[in-house]
Amino acid sequence: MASTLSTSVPTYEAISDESELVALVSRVYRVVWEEYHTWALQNSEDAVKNSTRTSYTRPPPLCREVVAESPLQAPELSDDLEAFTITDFDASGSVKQIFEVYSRPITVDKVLRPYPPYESCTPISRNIMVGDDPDYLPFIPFSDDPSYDYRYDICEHKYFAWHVPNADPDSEVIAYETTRRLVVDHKISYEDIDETELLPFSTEEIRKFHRKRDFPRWRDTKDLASLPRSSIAAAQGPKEITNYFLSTFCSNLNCVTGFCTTHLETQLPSTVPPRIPYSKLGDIVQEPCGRDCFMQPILAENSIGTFWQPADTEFLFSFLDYAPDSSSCDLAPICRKPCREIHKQRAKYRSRSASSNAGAKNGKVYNEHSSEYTPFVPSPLSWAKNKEQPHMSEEMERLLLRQIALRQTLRNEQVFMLYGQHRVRSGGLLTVWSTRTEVRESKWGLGLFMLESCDEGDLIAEYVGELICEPTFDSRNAHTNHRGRSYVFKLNPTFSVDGANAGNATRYINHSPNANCGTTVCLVNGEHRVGIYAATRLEKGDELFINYGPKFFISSSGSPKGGPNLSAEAEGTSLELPAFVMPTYEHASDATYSEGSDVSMEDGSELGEP
Ligand SMILES: C[S@@+](CC[C@H](N)C(=O)[O-])C[C@H]1O[C@@H](n2cnc3c(N)ncnc32)[C@H](O)[C@@H]1O
Repeated sequence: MASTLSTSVPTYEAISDESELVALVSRVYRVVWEEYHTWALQNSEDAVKNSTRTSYTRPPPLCREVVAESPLQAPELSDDLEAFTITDFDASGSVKQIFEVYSRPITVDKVLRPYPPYESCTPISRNIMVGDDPDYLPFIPFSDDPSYDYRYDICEHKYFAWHVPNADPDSEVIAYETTRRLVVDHKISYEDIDETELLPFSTEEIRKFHRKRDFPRWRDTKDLASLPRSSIAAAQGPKEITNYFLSTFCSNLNCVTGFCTTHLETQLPSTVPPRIPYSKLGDIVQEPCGRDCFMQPILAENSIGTFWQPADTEFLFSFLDYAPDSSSCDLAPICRKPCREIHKQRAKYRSRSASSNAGAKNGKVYNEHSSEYTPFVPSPLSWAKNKEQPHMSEEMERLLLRQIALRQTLRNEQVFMLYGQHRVRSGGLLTVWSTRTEVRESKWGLGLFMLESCDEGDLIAEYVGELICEPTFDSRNAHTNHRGRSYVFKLNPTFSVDGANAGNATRYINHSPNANCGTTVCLVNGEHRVGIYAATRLEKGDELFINYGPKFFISSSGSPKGGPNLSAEAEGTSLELPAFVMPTYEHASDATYSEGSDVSMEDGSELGEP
């Protein structure tokens, strides 16, 4: 049995006898189980008791004076008056008074049409990875609409959601408290608890529960130590520790959130070779970070060094594997070492990389004399602003603008990045800036309208939804056809973005062959995202239109059924392919730039004439 040591977790006691360990875990589990259920029973009884009214006092009857003051009292009787009888009861329920109120009938000139039933969707700000819908049917779709034949859905699924045994939320509370007691009070390691296989979850899952949900306050937690955050053993190196955290936090730069549900296959960032030679590291420092900066001359008074443990060196080196071009000034506070020493140590890293090829991508190691190094330009902001710069290569311009964008993103400002003719407006790495719009009725059901003006090429918003695979796209077809509205954007032969169940306001953009917006699929940090751009200047109040592509509406054999206000004549008529695509867009790879750029895009020029 493992006896794991860590600075962040208690010292675990090794229980050599396995049956002793099993007995301990089951004993603690049983005690917690009983304590919790005793509390739960009492808590439920109290809740029922508190919600029962012990005595009932009848509220006072309607105030008679108000009625007496009514201007309609004792009117001049005429034919157009209607009379209502009001009976006033006293507290015991006997009739106190009966009187009449008169009212003139109200004539409504315009009949208000009830708004047709309309399904909303879960608002999301980024795509959700669904892949395929589950094998179970969560509910009967359109159950209040007898014209929908839900047998189709029953055939498409293997069983109903209510056939799946529900996870008991109480068991999470009990498992958490059992683990807490075993680790904190009995000093048992997570690995040992897992080995017994007595708890319904692994300790890794159990540790996540508390971050995912609130537990009922079933005991006084004031003086109780909570579960140690991590079981990473000190014996493991900094690389393992880094990888552990990187696997918990999504490493996709569009995301960087814990327990991400979009990028299901978390990829550890790959190590990269340095681009900046050691001798040129001074280029990236605009001013020395302090007295101990490697840029400062060595003074006798600060020549005493710190002691470097092997773990310190290892930590620095593993950091350099991922970010080899970081400045020594930036690394100093991270490694908690003087900048000058960091700089000296990275010379060792350089020679280690050169000899072992460690950290090199495609077996390439930086060669100080190769042409791969593009000198870094200090203060890129002022440099880029200087339009006179005669020799700014395209690559250089791209790098500079990216640098500016990243800096400004940190300052939370709006940023324009120029990529050839394309202009991408971004309010940050994580959220995409969008123009202000509103959803309201249009000729084709609801539509999206501008609340402010914008220029041609401006990003209006990102089209978001559930990322679904082809079979799910097919199985959702019956719903799409019945609803008469499709919210699917076909990304490539494998994936589509479906905004029917989850999405944002862009799902309301209608079709027109003379579209005033274009769509562009961007490959952003390895993820396809759909940007909607103005194809012409748009004014406040303009409705936005996309050209759904030639396959969306075909021939003239009836109109798409259902949907509000679809009695209006459709541009095309029957719905053959319920997904809209860029007219000439064939494959995702067509829509992306070459490798290396983290934001790439397709030329939006195939859009319909504005
Ligand atoms: C992405 S939704 C657009 C929002 C939709 N109008 C609504 O109310 O939710 C696409 C659906 O809108 C309708 N639609 C959009 N443009 C149309 C057009 N030009 N002619 C007929 N129907 C259109 C079709 O039902 C289509 O499947």
